[in-house]
Amino acid sequence: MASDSLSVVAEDVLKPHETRTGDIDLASRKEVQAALRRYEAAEWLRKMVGVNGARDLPEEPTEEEFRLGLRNGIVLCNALNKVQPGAVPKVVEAPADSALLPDGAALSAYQYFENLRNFLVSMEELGLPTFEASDLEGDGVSVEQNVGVNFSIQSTEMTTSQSLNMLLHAILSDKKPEEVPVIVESMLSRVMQEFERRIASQNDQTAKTENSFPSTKDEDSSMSLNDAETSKGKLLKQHLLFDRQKREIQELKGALQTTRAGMELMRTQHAQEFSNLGKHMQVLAQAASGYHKVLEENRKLYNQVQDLKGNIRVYCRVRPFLPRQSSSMSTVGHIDDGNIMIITPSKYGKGHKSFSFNKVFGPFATQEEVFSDTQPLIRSVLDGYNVCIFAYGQTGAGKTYTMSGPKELTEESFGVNYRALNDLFHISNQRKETFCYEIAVQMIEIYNEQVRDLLTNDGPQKRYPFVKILLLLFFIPLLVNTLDIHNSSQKGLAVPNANLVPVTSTTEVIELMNIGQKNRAVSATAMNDRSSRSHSCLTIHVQGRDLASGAVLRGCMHLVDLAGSERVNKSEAKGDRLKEAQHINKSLSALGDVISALAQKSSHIPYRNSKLTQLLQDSLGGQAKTLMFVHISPEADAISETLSTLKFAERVASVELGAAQVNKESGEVKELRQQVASLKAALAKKEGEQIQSTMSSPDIYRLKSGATSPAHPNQMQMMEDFGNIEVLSCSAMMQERVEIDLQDLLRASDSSLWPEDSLRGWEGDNLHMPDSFYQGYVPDVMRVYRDHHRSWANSIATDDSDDLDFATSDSSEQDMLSQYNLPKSNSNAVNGGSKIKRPQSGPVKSSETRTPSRTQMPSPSSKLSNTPGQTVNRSNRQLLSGSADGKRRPIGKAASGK
Ligand SMILES: Nc1ncnc2c1ncn2[C@@H]1O[C@H](COP(=O)(O)OP(=O)(O)OP(=O)(O)O)[C@@H](O)[C@H]1O
Repeated sequence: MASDSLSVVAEDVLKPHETRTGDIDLASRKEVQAALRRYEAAEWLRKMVGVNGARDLPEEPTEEEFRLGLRNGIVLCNALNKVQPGAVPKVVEAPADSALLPDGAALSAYQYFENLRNFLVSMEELGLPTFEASDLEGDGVSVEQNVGVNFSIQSTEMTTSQSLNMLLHAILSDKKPEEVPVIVESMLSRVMQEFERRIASQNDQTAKTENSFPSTKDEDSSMSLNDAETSKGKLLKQHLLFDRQKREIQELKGALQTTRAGMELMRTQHAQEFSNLGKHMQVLAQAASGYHKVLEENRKLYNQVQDLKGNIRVYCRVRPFLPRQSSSMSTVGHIDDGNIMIITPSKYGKGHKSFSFNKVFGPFATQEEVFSDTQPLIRSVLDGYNVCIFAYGQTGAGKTYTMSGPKELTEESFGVNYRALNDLFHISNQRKETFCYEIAVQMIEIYNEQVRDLLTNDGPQKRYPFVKILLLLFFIPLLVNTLDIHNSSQKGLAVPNANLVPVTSTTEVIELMNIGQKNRAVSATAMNDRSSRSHSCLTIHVQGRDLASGAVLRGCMHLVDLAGSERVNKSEAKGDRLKEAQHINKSLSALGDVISALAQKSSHIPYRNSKLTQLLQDSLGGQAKTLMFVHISPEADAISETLSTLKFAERVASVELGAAQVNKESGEVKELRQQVASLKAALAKKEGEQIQSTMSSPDIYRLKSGATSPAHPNQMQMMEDFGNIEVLSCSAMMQERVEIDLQDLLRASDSSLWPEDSLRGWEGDNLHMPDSFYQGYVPDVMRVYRDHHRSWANSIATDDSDDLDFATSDSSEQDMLSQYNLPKSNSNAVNGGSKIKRPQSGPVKSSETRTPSRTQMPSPSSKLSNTPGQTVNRSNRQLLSGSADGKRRPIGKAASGK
């Protein structure tokens, strides 16, 4: 940098010199130039060091002194000191008389180099752009040459600038020695000018810096260092920040890409899910449309499973020891799900006996646990099946506890009855979108072989003659209703003519059952403080209408709490208690006979031997799903009863029944039936008119050809069911005839003219009127009806049991009949047929199991219209009750509202 400046200066110095030499004589021109430069340099130096040609001041050097001072470097040092006072601390001054000294030349050279060196060092210290001594070497050399002093400065700091050196050499090479000082002077003069300019500009810079940072010099430098560091740090930080941000941007870009890809994936997945959802929706829509089908299927399957389990299921329950017996030893050795092992005394054979049932509940089983296994049956009722649950066992073994609960009822101790109804309401409510259910209950007891309505608190009816008149008044509807037997959904399960109360909630049912329990015959015996002296039966009628198809399902459930068998010597029964016990035992023995016959697949099943077996006929005969709770007491002194009870229960468990039948009537069939009925009713009316005017009683046979039509829709129903137009025709006409002869019948209502036998056979079956009744009091038309009716009734009964005439039944049955005043002659054709088949031609056979006991019971649908307040028809109850003296009364059908 310095060398460049110097070379420029040198060139500038030389330029005018060279131009002039181009025109004129080089020598003279050089001389002129040298003189000029000398003059200019002298001027400048003079200005710098204050040389005045006139020598105004004594200290100002003269021209000669100046020239000398320039030569020995004093001028340069002084010039620098002038710019920066004290910058060159040491200046080697020439002695005043040096010019006179013989070694003046040597001293001048020494001075020159010494001062020049000091000058350069100071320049460097000041931080000014410097040139090195060697830059002026030419001058030195020339001076040396000029003065004859061979002196060179060898210094590491003063290295030769090759270019400047060369330049100087080039400049000075053609110069005469005497010209060199002039050139040097000129050059130095330019150099000094350059110094001056630079120093000035540097001063300006410094001043500016000082102004902007008013601080000390040291502070400035440290600050500038700090600033530099700070800015460097800042720069570094910015760099790092930038790098980081760059990285972050990259990462963000990556994340964005990933998110985009994720979004894309999600969009695809969503699209997929939407399409899947759409498909699912379609499937659901299809499923919804087929909901009814599925429901139907489900019901079928469910009931098939139930059927597979067997229709009579037997559950055994062991009563715990009562508080007063807590120290006793239990006869129950071991219970394992469906097995129970009884520890037996030696007189009963080996040390223990085992029995198997569908389930065995130990003494600590809760009411809820016991009920849980019966729940499926409750559902079946709502599906249109008939169900019977009955409790059997020795007195005091816990039957009432299981069915109703203890005396002090709590929600936990509610028995099967309450829970079953509660479940019924619950399930019907669950199905309310698809089915509309109506539920009604009846509660009766069989006390001393009389049927009593427990919901009315009326005891056995007194026997008054007008009962018979009322009976006759009901005769016509009974006959008509008889024809509806086989259309009935209840098929013998319904309780005869008891008060049927519609219910809509469990609370209502609880109230009713409490009334029923209060009315039930209960007495204290030695075996039980509150021994039930009757068989009680709570019957629940359910009618469900399928809201979509209009089909009607009718189900019915008997919940029977039997009176307990007892050994009269143990129960110490006397008087009324004894009589009750005898009735109880007899009816239970009749039940045992029926079970035995069923278990042996006997052709004859003696249902008619007791009211109880008549009631349970269809529950035991295959029309219903039946569950028996068999109860045993754990006490040792009850071991004999326990063993006989368990044996009986095993027999019951072995009874195989056919599949239960669903009671369903489709809406379409119902509609068609009504249409046919109304058409035929119109026809019958027309024909009836003709017949009335022309017919005499023997002519009735002409009607067998089917020329007439029934007058009542129920007759039409029967016709639909059995296709027997002859019977229908007869019945229509018979009805009219009966009306005509009603006066005669009323005349015959005197009790003396009303033989007991004429009423026999009415219990449980209105179809089978005794011959004496027909012969004595009913006109010919009635006999005709009877004959036809029997023929029809026989033709529809095809059970195996039907094949055997009641007259051939065994002796025990005979005994039973005589005991219950049941004339053998009348018993033919009297019994509920458990299976209904289409009419068949062929020989007439009578059977106990022929007539469905539907005749004893109005259809639930007709009864459901009753309001709870007007639930009892006294006349009807008279019909259902037997007499206190054990003589039989007709059990007709209560007014059904038809
Ligand atoms: N599982 C049981 N847990 C607690 N106590 C019970 C249980 N079973 C029955 N009992 C009690 O035993 C006694 C007799 O029960 P319960 O009256 O139900 O017998 P029962 O078989 O109906 O008798 P009966 O045939 O004489 O009417 C009652 O005090 C009853 O509370």
